[in-house]
Amino acid sequence: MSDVSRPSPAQARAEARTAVVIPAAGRGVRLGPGAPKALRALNGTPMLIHAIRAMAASRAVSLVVVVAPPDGAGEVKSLLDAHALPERTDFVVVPGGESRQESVRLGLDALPDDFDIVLVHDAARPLVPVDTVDAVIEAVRDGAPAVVPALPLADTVKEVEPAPGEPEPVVATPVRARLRAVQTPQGFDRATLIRAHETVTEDVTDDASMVEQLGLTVVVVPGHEEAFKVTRPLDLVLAEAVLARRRLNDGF
Ligand SMILES: Nc1ccn([C@@H]2O[C@H](COP(=O)(O)OP(=O)(O)OP(=O)(O)O)[C@@H](O)[C@H]2O)c(=O)n1
Ligand SMILES: C[C@](O)(CO)[C@H](O)COP(=O)(O)O
Repeated sequence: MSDVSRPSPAQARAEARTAVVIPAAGRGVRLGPGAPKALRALNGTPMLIHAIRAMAASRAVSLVVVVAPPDGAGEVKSLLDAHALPERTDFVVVPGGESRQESVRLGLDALPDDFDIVLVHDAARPLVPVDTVDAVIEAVRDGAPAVVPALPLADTVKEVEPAPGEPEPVVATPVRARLRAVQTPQGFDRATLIRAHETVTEDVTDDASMVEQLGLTVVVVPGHEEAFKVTRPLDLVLAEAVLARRRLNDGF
């Protein structure tokens, strides 16, 4: 006999609570010497605070777990106390690990039981618009086990045979129209993401590829130009220009 009081899977997903894990424990070697990347300022405000505000701007997000540099959890807690953040969102800070993958896993370990949708968002993508965050959550609510925002590529991509210090031979040219540059936040059914992190042991560069390795389909939604990753010094210039344009458009 069916239990009429039990919600259907679709109802359960519609009511599922959403948490975000923000890996922010990287050093930012490619950005050059200085503080850990997430703590560096963009127009006077730490990159991490911009990234947290971008996530908490979604009304669906009720918990943000920040994964701080391994010896920087205290400093990150103080930063959160010192900046205005939405009151409807709770915040937890945990120390991170040696790799992004390890940092995300440490963030997942800190999640309370009552969150069934989890987003993973790089602190290094501080300017992602809220519509992109909401589109990712919506696609998980619609039943996808894993969702990535992504954009078509502007450049042609070549696969090479790496040969440090030598001219590298090209071995293939993938068809550009089939390629996408993947951003964050990436969204997941929580149980799927945890299984992926328990199963995949080799180093990967994003969480969705672990879900692919489980044999599940990862769905793409449109990404956004402003969700770019601050990786090299020129990206700081672009990020500050985007913030200046937003201030102008907002009229203050
Ligand atoms: N041990 C690590 C390494 C990276 N990250 C986070 O993963 C995201 C994406 O990583 P990336 O942009 O490569 O940051 P870094 O590792 O800091 O950069 P780099 O490789 O230049 O040192 C960032 O928000 C970064 O803080 C993390 O939480 N823990
Ligand atoms: C997760 C990611 O941002 C998707 O593009 C990217 O793979 C992170 O790579 P990084 O080398 O850790 O910056």
